[in-house]
Order: sequence, then structure tokens, then C-alpha cells
Amino acid sequence: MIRRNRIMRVSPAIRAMVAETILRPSDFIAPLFVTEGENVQEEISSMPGYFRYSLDLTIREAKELWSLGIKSVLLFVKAPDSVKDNKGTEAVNPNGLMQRAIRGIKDAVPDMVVMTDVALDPYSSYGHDGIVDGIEIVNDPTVEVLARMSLSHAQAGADFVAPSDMMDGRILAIRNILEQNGFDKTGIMAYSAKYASCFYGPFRDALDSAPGFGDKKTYQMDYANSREAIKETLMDIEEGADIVMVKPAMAYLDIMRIIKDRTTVPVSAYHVSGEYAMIKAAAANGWLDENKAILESMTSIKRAGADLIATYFAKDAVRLLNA
Ligand SMILES: NCc1[nH]cc(CCC(=O)O)c1CC(=O)O
Ligand SMILES: [Mg+2]
Repeated sequence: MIRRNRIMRVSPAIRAMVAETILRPSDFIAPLFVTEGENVQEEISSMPGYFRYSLDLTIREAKELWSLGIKSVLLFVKAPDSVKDNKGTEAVNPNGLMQRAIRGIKDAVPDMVVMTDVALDPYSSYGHDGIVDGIEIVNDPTVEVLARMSLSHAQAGADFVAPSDMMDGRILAIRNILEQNGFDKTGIMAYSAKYASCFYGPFRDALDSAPGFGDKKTYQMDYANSREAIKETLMDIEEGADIVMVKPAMAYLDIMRIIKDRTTVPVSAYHVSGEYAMIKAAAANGWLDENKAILESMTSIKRAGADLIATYFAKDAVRLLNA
């Protein structure tokens, strides 16, 4: 025997020397769920250990994330039913919860890269990402609202808007409205290859945003497909996306690898709510070691090509890296 592969695995020191994939705090984007009120902290039933926070506590959380070395947050808001409609009225309210949250976080932690979810579902009386006509989610009227929504986030101080809606043409419309209004330093992180996935279930609990009828399969992608992910992603880049995203993560690492190899912009993964819930549930039963599962998952996502990882485990992962 002249080829002894195990030599490179003999000791922790040797393994560290040849490790190809190293996680860093700045790899992570921490999603935050903001709700109305003061001193409100509500645990999400299907996401144990993860909370909706009122703005005051969201700001406290953002400060802590920054102190740990996390450079970016991705904001979602839980809108009360009373402001939901079929037009996205609240989505463009300059004093809406999202707009206040952006200003609050940028005031308190100015260097934090604030990214914002752009889609109508938290504001939709139908729980859909766009405007509903009959049983259809209509594309072009939705794009028009998403563009205005993005502008209002930029005006509030968002560094990146993150359209998660999967309407056609929204990246171009958003880039145009930002340019026309002088926001030439506001970026777009496009959810480009976003699949219609059961793994978003806990997130919809968090925001009370489950679709009231049907599903999202006429706009989000069919998980049977991979080449379509290339088409979607290359088009988003042509339209002006600065970062593209593959979502969910663990069941889509093949897509991540393809997208990484076919593009030259940073690629983000979204390790979604159901992926978080699976690890939490197994760990709670003593069936998985939670910390090990987190590090293995995150390292694998990065190894597959992700430059950035949005994950509810961001804080845990960084604590583990620093431990
Ligand atoms: N468009 C809204 C949106 N933005 C991010 C997620 C899912 C995130 C997660 O599950 O963690 C969703 C839900 C959906 O598309 O139904
Ligand atoms: Mg698209």
C-alpha cells in the first residue's frame, strides 16, 4: 500500500490544516421576526428557541448579533390582521412596522447590514406573496407594488432589499425604481431559486402568513427541476441582482453547486424554518446532537457553494465557532 489517505486525518491539528471549508461569523445572515408592541417576546411554537420580538427587543438582539461578529440581519414583520388587504397598502406605509424597524436598527447599530423581505404575504389577507385576482396571483400589478415597497425600505435605510416573491421581472422593476430615486447604493438580494417547499411551514406560523387558499406552486419553483433554477438565477442577475439565493438549503445543495458554478455574484443559501425545526425536534428527543448538527449543516451548505447563509442558527453557529 503506497496511498494512505488516513494520514491526512490522523490528528485534529492535521485535519485543521487541510480543512477546505471554514465558517466565519460574517458568513451568516440572521433573520429577525418583528412584531408590534413593547417588551414583547413570543416564542414561535414550531420553532422552539426562536422568537418574535417587539422593536425594542429586536434592537437589543441586533446589538448582540453585531457584538458576536454577525454583519447582517434579514427583517420580517408580523402585521396585524387589521392592516392586511389585497393591495399591499401596509407594505408601503412609511411608518409601517418594517420601515420603523429598519430605522430603529440602523440608528442603534449603523454598521449592521440591514436586509428586508420584500413580498406581500405578511400583508395579504389571502396569505399570498402577490395580489390575488380570483384564484390567480397576478404578476405585473404585484411587481409594481413590490417596487414601491422596496423603495420605501430603501428610504427607511435598508442596505439590501430581498424580494422573496418569485414574480417575473421584479428585480428589474426594483432596480429601476431605486435608480430613479437616487438609491444607487441599495442592493438587491434576489430569492432567485426559491422552491415551493413544505419546509416553510414554521415560518408561516411565525408570521401567521399561511396561504388562505391553494398553494404557492404557480410562482415558487417545482422541486423536480434544477435547470429552471439556472434560468431564474441568470435572469435575476441580468436584471440587476447583487446577491442571488437558493432556498431551502439542505435538500437543494445540488442546486447551490450548480448556481455557484454558473454565476459570478455572491450566492446565499436560506436554511429555512422547517430545516431549523427538524434539528430542534430531533435534538429535543435526544436523537441528534444539536450543536454537531448545526455545524455539519452549515459547513455543508458553505461547501456546496454558499457565500452567505441565512439561518435561524446564526447566533448558535457563531457561539460554537467562538467556543
Ligand atoms: N415570501 C415570504 C417568505 N420569505 C421567506 C420565507 C420562508 C422562510 C422560512 O421558512 O424560514 C417565506 C415564506 C413563503 O414563501 O411562503
Ligand atoms: Mg424569477
